[in-house]
Amino acid sequence: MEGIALRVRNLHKSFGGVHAIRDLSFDVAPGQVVGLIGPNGSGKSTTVNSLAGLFLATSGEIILDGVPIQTLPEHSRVALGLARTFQTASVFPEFTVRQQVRLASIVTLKSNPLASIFKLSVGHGDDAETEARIDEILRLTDLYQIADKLVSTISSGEQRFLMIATALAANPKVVLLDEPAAGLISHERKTLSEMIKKIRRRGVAVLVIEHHMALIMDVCDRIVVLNFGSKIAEGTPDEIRNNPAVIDAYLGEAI
Ligand SMILES: Nc1ncnc2c1ncn2[C@@H]1O[C@H](COP(=O)(O)OP(=O)(O)OP(=O)(O)O)[C@@H](O)[C@H]1O
Repeated sequence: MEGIALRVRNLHKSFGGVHAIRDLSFDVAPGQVVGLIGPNGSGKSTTVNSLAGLFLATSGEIILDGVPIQTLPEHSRVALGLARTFQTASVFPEFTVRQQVRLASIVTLKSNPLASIFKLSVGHGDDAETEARIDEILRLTDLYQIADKLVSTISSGEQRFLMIATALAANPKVVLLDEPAAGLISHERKTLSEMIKKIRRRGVAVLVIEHHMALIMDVCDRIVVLNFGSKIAEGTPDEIRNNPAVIDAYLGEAI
């Protein structure tokens, strides 16, 4: 178990008669970036949603830093160190960038996020240590220069980076990035690559779902490939790029 931030064992998720994930196992170590790729409908979102606790897996184990979490609700998984981003940017438009990151960092200090949201105002938690950590996250996510702008006025690319900053504010051991490059233009994708590498250098384990293959090949240490809910390959970017089954199922159309 030592050295594994996230261990997924024999995960299975059915929706009625649809087996969205079948017998999926993989590990992510601290400071490692693992990519999860596959064609549309192959089970990537279902995997992330099962890991994050949006719904419960049908069977299998999810072990976060040694702790089984597969039966826990979403907020308990966040409190234990699992944070995620969503495919669509979800932001508080009336907040500044800094306020949104601050709120996320305060809320995750509490075990019940809903109770925390209603009890805390945005101005709380402004001790020097919290502010220093927020500054660090804003720098890491390339948002420091626009920290005082209203979220409603920043670009869609900046909003996506804010989603990553919000996830990092939870101080996670594992972060799940759900299509972080969607809608980004070329120079923003380059910034995103650098951001993911910086997150890895901080010792966080990263699982990234992405259709943008250049980004995946650039940032990942290992890649897990799904097809029809099953893992068909796992390996380094070079191994995956040259795997005939992966080329046949996915990469033939993706690159
Ligand atoms: N809530 C649901 N109810 C019924 N079936 C579902 C549900 N969510 C997903 N599925 C099915 O599970 C399978 C996997 O879907 P999933 O969205 O996880 O794939 P994906 O790899 O994320 O696809 P995409 O790349 O298009 O986002 C598909 O057959 C999908 O139709």
